[in-house]
Amino acid sequence: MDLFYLGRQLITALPSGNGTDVTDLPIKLLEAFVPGYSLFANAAQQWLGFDLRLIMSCIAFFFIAKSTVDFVWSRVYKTLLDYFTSSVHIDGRDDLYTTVLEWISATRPDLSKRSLTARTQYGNQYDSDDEEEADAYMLAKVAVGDHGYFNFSKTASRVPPRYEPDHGQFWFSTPHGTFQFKKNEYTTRGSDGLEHMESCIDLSCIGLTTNPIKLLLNNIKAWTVRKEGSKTIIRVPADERWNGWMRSSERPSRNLDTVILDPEQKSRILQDMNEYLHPLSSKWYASRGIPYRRGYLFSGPPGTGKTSLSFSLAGIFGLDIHIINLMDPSMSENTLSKLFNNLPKRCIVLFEDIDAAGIKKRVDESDSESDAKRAYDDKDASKAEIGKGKSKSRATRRADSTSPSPSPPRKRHRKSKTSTDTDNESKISLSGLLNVIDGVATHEGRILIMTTNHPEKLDPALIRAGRVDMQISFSYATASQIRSLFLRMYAGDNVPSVTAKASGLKTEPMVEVAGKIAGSGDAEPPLAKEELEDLSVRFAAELPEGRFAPSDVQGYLLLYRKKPREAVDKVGVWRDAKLVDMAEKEKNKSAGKKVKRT
Ligand SMILES: Nc1ncnc2c1ncn2[C@@H]1O[C@H](COP(=O)(O)OP(=O)(O)OP(=O)(O)O)[C@@H](O)[C@H]1O
Repeated sequence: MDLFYLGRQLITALPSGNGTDVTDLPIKLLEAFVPGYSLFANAAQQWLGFDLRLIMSCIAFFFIAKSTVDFVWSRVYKTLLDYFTSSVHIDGRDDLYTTVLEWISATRPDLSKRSLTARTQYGNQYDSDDEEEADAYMLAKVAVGDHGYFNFSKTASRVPPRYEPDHGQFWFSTPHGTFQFKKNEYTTRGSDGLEHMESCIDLSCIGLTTNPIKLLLNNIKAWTVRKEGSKTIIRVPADERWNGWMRSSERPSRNLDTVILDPEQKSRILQDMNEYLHPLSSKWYASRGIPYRRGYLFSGPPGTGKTSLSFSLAGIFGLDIHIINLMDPSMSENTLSKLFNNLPKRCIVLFEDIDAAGIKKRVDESDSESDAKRAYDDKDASKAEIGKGKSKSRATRRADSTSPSPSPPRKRHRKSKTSTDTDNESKISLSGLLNVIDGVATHEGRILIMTTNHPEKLDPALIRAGRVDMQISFSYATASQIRSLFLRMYAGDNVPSVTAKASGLKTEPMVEVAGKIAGSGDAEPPLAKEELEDLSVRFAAELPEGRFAPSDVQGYLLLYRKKPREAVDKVGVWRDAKLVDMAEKEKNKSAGKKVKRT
């Protein structure tokens, strides 16, 4: 821009004897900024009889006045906020951050914000505790696809997005006061050298104390607890940078009655945990110099209820479950230690299939180990291979697809034990794991649950008293467990026969489709209590004790979810086929072992 020209225009715009006055100022300025403006203004004046000067003067005045007011107000506002408000900062990585956003979007939909963040809500609107609502849903046929079966995407697409305030600020009032919500975004450079976008929330209130905000946050927490009342939260390690935990998913708390176990075992563990979690317990432990930690080992064949019991206990005691996959390639001793240090005060940490976690042996173990022990290690290594796949699928199964970028499976080559390459093992050594579990600097207050299919393969150091305080053995189903599983499946069945209710609906509900798959007809008429008891006894009598895992029995019963009589009638055929299959597998396994030995 020609500054000399602009200066000249300004000077000539000043009051002078040649008839120019200050009203010419904007015009002259405009001429300076928009060359040719005066030509345009003169033309408008000549042909339209329209004087642009006045309008331009008003607009210029308006903008100058507005900018001045904005500037002064922002200064005053900032000073007021600085001196007369109190605030609480909430980090974007804290659970509270999500909680506050959820609360705002759920309870303050009236907030007329012009900038919102939309989040997909996963789930199925059909998942409802309300029977009538579910029926209405069926009747409206919104959940049924063209083929006549339930169509999940039809229901999922009806779950509206959740809207949260985007960055920016606004005031809102609650019965506890008036608050300012402010969401900020900023970039930080992580240890990986990359820039990451972070966000945070600042809640402020008028006054010189943060008490109203604390009260508000307490209420928000209480709101979340009410909302999630009967849910168990599952957490998995967050991305490495944070060295903390992230919420992976939640599932309805499992009623302990649905885990069929020896009642004495159940009450033993319930009592033990209850005592441990008692508010006075930590003092009791401290006064006796005993570390305040508790460990449990659940052992038994696959599908016998180890994980189910862990989740059920978490639900009963209202604890979150923190799942650690020791076979995760990104899991190092350092990360594991950080994860333990970042555990909440009371929680359950779950190590699944600890025998298959490929834990390296302790460095202090001598080289002169017995051959038997070496053979054990070799077997262990091959188990690690299996366990890797197993724990991988488990991590995915348990922790839901929302977990952070799942690590790619590692390639593994079988090497002799003399090889220095320990690629086939977890990066965590036994001594490292022991240190994390009960080292001097280790977190107190947690409950550690380890599950295993092969307790005999565990290093005695890992399960010594103090690290594992109680062992619970799970076994293949006994006759009474089989009966209980049958009763659990059919007693108090509250899944309504939707076909009957939803007359006019051409399609069958999924429960009946399952029956069709099993080669049977429509749902059976309801059972009287006595008949149910009788069927359960007959069912249990058909199956040998200690041969089938409860998961097998449950899987079979699910095929006849609405047809208990048919389930009893056909169980003999299933049993024989299953036993033949098991014998076959056993034979192949022992043949494989013989080949290995030779
Ligand atoms: N004792 C049981 N009572 C009720 N249900 C059971 C029991 N055992 C297994 N199940 C059912 O079988 C399925 C698998 O159970 P779960 O995952 O708890 O077994 P697990 O012992 O942890 O198996 P794995 O060793 O393979 O992890 C679940 O759906 C569960 O409902």
